Amino acid sequence: MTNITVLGAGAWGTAFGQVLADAGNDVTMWAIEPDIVADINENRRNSARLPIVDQLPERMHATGDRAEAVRDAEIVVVAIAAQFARVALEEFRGLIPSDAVVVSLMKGIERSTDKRMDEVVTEALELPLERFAAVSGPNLSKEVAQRQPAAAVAASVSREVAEKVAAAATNAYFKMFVSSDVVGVEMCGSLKNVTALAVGMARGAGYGENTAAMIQTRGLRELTVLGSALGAQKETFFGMAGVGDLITTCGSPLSRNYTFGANLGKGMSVEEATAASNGVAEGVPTVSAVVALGEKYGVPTPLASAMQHVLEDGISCAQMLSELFADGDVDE
Ligand SMILES: NC(=O)C1=CN([C@@H]2O[C@H](COP(=O)(O)OP(=O)(O)OC[C@H]3O[C@@H](n4cnc5c(N)ncnc54)[C@H](OP(=O)(O)O)[C@@H]3O)[C@@H](O)[C@H]2O)C=CC1
Ligand SMILES: O=C(CO)COP(=O)(O)O
Repeated sequence: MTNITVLGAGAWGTAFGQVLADAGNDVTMWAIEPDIVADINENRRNSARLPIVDQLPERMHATGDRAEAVRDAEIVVVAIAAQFARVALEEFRGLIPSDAVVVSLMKGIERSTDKRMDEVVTEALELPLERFAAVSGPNLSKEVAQRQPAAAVAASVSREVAEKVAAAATNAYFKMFVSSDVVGVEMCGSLKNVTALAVGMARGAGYGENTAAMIQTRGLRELTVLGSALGAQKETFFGMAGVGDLITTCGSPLSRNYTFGANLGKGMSVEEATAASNGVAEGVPTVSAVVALGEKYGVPTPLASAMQHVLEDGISCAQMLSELFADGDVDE
């Protein structure tokens, strides 16, 4: 049994908290909103963010007090919307025990700095990279919350830390693999959201399997080429965080990114799709960060560029697809 604190009681933070509690750990949820804290403690529910769960495990409780939340934590899990992670985590600097491991569940790139979440978390908390792990995989929160079998990967430069996180998060229905490729896992989690926006848009516009498969394949290529340029290992792209999450996110209306794209494809504006979104669609702010990273590393990012034109200039799905067609002839 491990004392684990989850920062952020959103849909995934709460579903992952349940995974951890089901694995036999004592789980403290930290939430900024008093109503969510009270709902978890008094009703064993998070009706605002994860209404599908009727009764959260007894081993989960919540607090809004930062120091109390992390005081006894052996593992601290961060599940905050990526664009707000830095500002939220800076408040925890100096509060987290010096031997605790910090895990990021977040899938996004910080827009103002073009930094991955491993960089944001370690900078904001002044944490050595050896105490950090990135967790990612095909994990739609509603399915995990229903205890459907699923898997993810924990990546850390320290094998001991990756194994500690994997052991703490593995239970009868959830399996956590390990990896040493933090950059690869981070890039997969962030870029698959951009692809899901585009696939969702094509679906919303009425296109079928061929179009979806084409976008998904080009998206996989883009994340592989850009990730490799940043130092990721190629094998990671074919694992849980890569192909696994791409299949899930690009194939399900349970994905906020897919749904956001689908709403654009049906004719909604970005503002309307944002208002309709049930939780954060990380791909939206991540698009421009991916384009910027591509420019920085000299790697073309045609899919992210086309989606940037969708989000910023309002081009149609047909125009987005013709931009993809215009990008090169090589399929290797
Ligand atoms: N949902 C899913 O299926 C999965 C999500 N992820 C990733 O996990 C991360 C969180 O996703 P998810 O929980 O689903 O998102 P939600 O939109 O459900 O929740 C976002 C969380 O971020 C918190 N938050 C936002 N701004 C701040 C802030 N300034 N200070 C403190 N907390 C803040 C929210 O708090 P509040 O509730 O008070 O607004 C909430 O707890 C994302 O990066 C996502 O990509 C990864 C795998 C699966
Ligand atoms: O990351 C996810 C599935 O693995 C969740 O996707 P969304 O953030 O698009 O809902």
